[in-house]
Amino acid sequence: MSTAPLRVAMLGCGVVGTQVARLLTEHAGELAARSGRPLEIVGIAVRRTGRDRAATGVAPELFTTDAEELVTRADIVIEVIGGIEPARTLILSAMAHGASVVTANKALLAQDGPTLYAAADEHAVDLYFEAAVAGAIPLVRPVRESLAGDRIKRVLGIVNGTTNYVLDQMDTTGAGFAEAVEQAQALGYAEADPTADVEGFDAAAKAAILASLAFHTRVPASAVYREGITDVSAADVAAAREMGCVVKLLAICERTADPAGGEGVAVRVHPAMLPRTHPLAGVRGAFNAVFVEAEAAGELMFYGPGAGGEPTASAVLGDVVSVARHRVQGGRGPGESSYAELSLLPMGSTRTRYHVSLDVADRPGVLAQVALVFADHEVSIETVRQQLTPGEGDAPPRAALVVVTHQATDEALAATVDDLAKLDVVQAVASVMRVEGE
Ligand SMILES: NC(=O)c1ccc[n+]([C@@H]2O[C@H](COP(=O)([O-])OP(=O)(O)OC[C@H]3O[C@@H](n4cnc5c(N)ncnc54)[C@H](O)[C@@H]3O)[C@@H](O)[C@H]2O)c1
Ligand SMILES: N[C@@H](CCO)C(=O)O
Ligand code: NA
Repeated sequence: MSTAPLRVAMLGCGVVGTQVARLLTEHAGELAARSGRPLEIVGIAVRRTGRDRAATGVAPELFTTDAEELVTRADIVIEVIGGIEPARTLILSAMAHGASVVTANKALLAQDGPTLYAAADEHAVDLYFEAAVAGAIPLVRPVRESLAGDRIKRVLGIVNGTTNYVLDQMDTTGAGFAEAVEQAQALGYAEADPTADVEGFDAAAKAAILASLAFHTRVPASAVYREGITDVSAADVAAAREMGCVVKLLAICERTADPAGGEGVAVRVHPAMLPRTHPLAGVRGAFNAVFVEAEAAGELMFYGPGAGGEPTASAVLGDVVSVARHRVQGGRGPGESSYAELSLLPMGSTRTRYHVSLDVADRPGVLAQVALVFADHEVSIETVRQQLTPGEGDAPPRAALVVVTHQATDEALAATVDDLAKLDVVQAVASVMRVEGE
């Protein structure tokens, strides 16, 4: 058996890449022992050479701006550039030249995963991506391999650290959204442009990947219902607190009945109220946690650091050792599994509970009118609470009516809210938020 080193090429040397290179260098002996052959970095593609990259421990002459050439001479390519292009073209070229690929790129996998899987099959190489979902937390491998013999019913979790940090700050300090984002940026949790995180794109990409693996069905990011946290106000967080809840940005992937009597898949990312007693409510700061419910296994919970250079590098290196072992011993890791082809259900048919807060006039008959609108749409009310706030100056007192519903479809709830807004006695629909976790 050959003892020649396996050639490892890296694409990108940013937050994650720097730590991958450092750990590959510092732990070279152990990684060689675990892989069966030494792993030799043959090049790291960067946008600009000449910068101080001493933190990687990699010789300066190994940095190159010619990524296209680099991927033609490697056994393993690690892609940590991010984004769609040039990552996609480079991965496809690497595979065409016979390299197995390890990537952390959730955006690309969620948009074009099937193309990458097909190329991996065509060229008989591996495609591994543990770091793409929930950073260091082992989640892709458990869902793709450990639970391959079970039937997953639901995946529910917090898969974005930035938004969890922001919502946690809002809950613990009473800060508004903008203030909490500024704090997150100052501490390096949120990027200068936080759009991908706060608008839920990052979580939606991860949800798409998890749902595809869990339900053996292609779920592109475009099929994920997505609402970010930009409209979550300090008042929403306070209202949640009054109900004994916290607000979390949840990713929910469910196997449910489809209208034709078969099975479908519903995948959504949105802020939701969660009882403080729920295990996910205790996930603080930038941590991630994901529940997986499977028929035979029951409930499993995965918890840990979902981001950060070093934790994410841990997941990348685990994949590198796996694909290296295949190179040494033969065999391949799992390919795409999309045989189930379950239908992708629209958000309108999803059933959950809702917290609806209305500013209403304080006079006889208001509650009855409001209750009638819910009844008209067959949305059943679980609790109603009225709170009176004295008006300022000569203004009349304001009444806030807080309605929590039993489970209803999103469609029925949306129609209810539309009709509530048309009532004379309703001055404003102050907020609508889903309630999960029961
Ligand atoms: N940072 C995290 O916590 C984290 C966690 C999980 C997954 N990821 C994923 O890991 C990947 C990398 O993330 P990051 O945080 O290290 O990003 P980053 O922006 O710090 O690093 C990306 C690097 O790639 C370089 N780059 C861009 N285009 C290039 C090109 N054509 N050739 C060579 N280099 C190029 C950039 O200059 C940058 O240094 C992304 O897919 C991201 O989604 C990151
Ligand atoms: N931006 C992501 C980390 C990378 O997945 C987060 O905040 O969780
Ligand atoms: Na992971």
